[in-house]
Amino acid sequence: MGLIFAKLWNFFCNQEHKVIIVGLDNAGKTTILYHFLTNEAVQTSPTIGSNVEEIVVKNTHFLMWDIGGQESLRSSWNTYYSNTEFIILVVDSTDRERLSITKEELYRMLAHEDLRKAAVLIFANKEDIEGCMSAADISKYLTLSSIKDHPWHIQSCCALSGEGLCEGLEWMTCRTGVR
Ligand SMILES: Nc1nc2c(ncn2[C@@H]2O[C@H](COP(=O)(O)OP(=O)(O)OP(=O)(O)O)[C@@H](O)[C@H]2O)c(=O)[nH]1
Ligand SMILES: [Mg+2]
Repeated sequence: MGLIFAKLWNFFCNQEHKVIIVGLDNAGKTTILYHFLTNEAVQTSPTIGSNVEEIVVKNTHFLMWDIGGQESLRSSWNTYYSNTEFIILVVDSTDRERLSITKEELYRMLAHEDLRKAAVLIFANKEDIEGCMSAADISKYLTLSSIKDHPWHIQSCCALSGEGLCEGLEWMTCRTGVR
């Protein structure tokens, strides 16, 4: 009985949900991770390897892996995939030229066996920059509505001001309850 209670307690209260934060270099992944942690915009430099931090939202514990997005690092993203519950895909909304590469990376991830059960949050970042693509434009280009085998949500944000970040986390927190 005690063991069952302990397992239920662990499941509902203390379970850590693994998250990977991916996207092309310069998208704003590290800025987002540290905004979650400190509620401020921090100075970043390109990530070589990864950063990992625990983010707690209303008793929900997320272990977030922010993975470097430079081209030479993308082939090793898959070493982070096992036990991932959430993928946060960060898109630089001003980077029209490389949206096709983001699309390729997204569908490569979704086809990976280890990410079969993962839900996907797409952050359309840098929405503060004039002339950027809207979340709707990005959603259309990435053909998100065709994704039927993974829950997904797109959220526009600005990692510098923090606008939109809480809404994204809120979606993730709600999803932990339906898994
Ligand atoms: N204007 C604006 N700049 C941003 C925003 N988010 C991030 N940046 C800037 O974009 C640059 C890259 O941000 P990073 O967070 O280091 O990008 P990254 O995705 O971690 O890049 P890699 O580690 O190389 O994969 C930095 O100069 C950030 O200050 C945003 O919402 N608006
Ligand atoms: Mg980084």
